Amino acid sequence: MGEQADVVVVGLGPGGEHVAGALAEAGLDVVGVEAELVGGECPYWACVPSKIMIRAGNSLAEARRAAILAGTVEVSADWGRVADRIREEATDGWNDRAAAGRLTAKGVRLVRGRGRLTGPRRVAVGETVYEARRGVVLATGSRPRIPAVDGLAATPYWTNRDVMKVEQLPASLLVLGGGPVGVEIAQVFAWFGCAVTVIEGGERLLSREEPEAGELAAAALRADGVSVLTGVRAERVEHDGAGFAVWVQGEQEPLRGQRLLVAAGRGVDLAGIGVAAVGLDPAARSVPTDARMRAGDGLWAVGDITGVGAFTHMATYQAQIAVGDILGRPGPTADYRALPRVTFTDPEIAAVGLTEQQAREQGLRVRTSLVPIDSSTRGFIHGPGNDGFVKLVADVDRGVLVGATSAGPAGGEVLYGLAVAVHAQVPVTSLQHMIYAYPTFHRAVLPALEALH
Ligand SMILES: Cc1cc2nc3c(=O)[nH]c(=O)nc-3n(C[C@H](O)[C@H](O)[C@H](O)COP(=O)(O)OP(=O)(O)OC[C@H]3O[C@@H](n4cnc5c(N)ncnc54)[C@H](O)[C@@H]3O)c2cc1C
Ligand SMILES: NC(=O)c1ccc[n+]([C@@H]2O[C@H](COP(=O)([O-])OP(=O)(O)OC[C@H]3O[C@@H](n4cnc5c(N)ncnc54)[C@H](O)[C@@H]3O)[C@@H](O)[C@H]2O)c1
Repeated sequence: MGEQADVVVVGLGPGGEHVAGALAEAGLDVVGVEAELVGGECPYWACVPSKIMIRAGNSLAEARRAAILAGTVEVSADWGRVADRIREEATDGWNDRAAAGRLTAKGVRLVRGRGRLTGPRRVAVGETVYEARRGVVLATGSRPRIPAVDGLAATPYWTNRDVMKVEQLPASLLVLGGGPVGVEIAQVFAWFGCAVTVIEGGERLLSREEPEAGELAAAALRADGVSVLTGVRAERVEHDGAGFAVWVQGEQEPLRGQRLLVAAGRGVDLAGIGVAAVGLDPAARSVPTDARMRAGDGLWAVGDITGVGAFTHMATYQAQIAVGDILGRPGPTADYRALPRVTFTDPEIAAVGLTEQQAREQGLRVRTSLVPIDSSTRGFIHGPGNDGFVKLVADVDRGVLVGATSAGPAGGEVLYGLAVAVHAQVPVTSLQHMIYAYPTFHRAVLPALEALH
């Protein structure tokens, strides 16, 4: 059986949903293929439910600080409120009728099923083959990477899929991996009274960020009662029906927990989507694209599958560029110099552009500065919860910032100005002569700029 379309979009997470909707609104005949829920990982099992948990946890953390700043506060944490909000308000019970309705209202032909490339501009879903006159957009996202730890595969471990559906918190949780998923969940579960241990194989948490960011995250988690183990790799896992035992290198006694969350990174299944049929390597870790998101003749890729930063804002940014290219509209091509990242721990740890090490590895002449938030007026006023810093990475020869980290209360919001500076290559001298409102958290950027000299 064969059908025709202008464009077939495979996978309708944030990237594919944006491409399909925009192309249909521009008048193209678009088939959107989705194997699970329209919206993908972000609204159902990732960004949105995790940030709902964190919002609830933040209110608990602040209530505890109110006891120092304002008087007696009595709060008894109730995870049921969080689970209800995720189920009822955020995910509609993990039902995508609203998102699917929005997409079909734009004119997208929604096809439920698993798409597979069978040749250039051709996608099979079950028995039906769709011929795409203009081409195919791959937006199939990523899935949890399960490390090859002895015994792990046979145990009922959790991934982000399970953790977002938790109705009752376990008494204890082992977290394998100290990246953004691991640290965000570890902290919020600890706030609600769960005994959490993070096992990170690398030297520090949040290894893609500045070393100071990883150290800050570890200190914050420890202060909230999380046991943080770094430089420790899991070697063997067992489950005895009641709980997990994880043996780590060099230790006789295992770590124990009622549940185990695997948060060890993401991977893609290129063989499963049939990329060999269009001449791509099915064993590769991503689908490489050019700056217009082209992955081949009549083939585009957007989102996690491209391997350049697994974030929803990256998927939708790339989607905009792919849409422009498919419609033949002139416009800027993909530029990842000012990619922002925010890990929503307390304190929030946000960064843009290059770390100091990355800048040095690129051969830049680098100057850096670091200013603690508690040395600023606003940090002092804030009191408890004022941990954090602003770190700047400047390219001395061009006189611009190439990277920055803003960690602290509202660190993700403070990042915005720094992201503009890196993106637009605003001269450091110009940033130094701006007016910074007093007493804000972002005003800590000013002494950091001055310390660059
Ligand atoms: C716990 C967690 C928290 C996160 N928090 C944040 C955050 O706060 N901010 C942020 O920016 N990012 C966050 N992320 C990352 C973010 O979720 C992803 O970067 C984003 O969802 C990627 O979008 P995507 O369109 O590439 O793919 P996905 O969201 O993975 O969607 C891909 C879709 O393709 C479908 N699909 C796959 N294969 C096929 C096939 N063969 N045929 C048809 N359909 C298929 C899938 O069912 C899925 O619906 C988080 C991730 C996790 C795991
Ligand atoms: N706030 C956000 O924007 C946000 C939140 C969550 C996730 N994300 C996205 O999702 C992606 C995936 O997140 P993640 O935390 O799963 O992955 P990650 O790759 O960032 O971190 C995984 C960590 O697990 C460790 N690890 C791997 N195998 C191990 C083992 N056997 N023993 C001990 N440690 C091991 C790694 O050293 C690494 O530090 C992120 O890169 C990010 O792009 C974003």
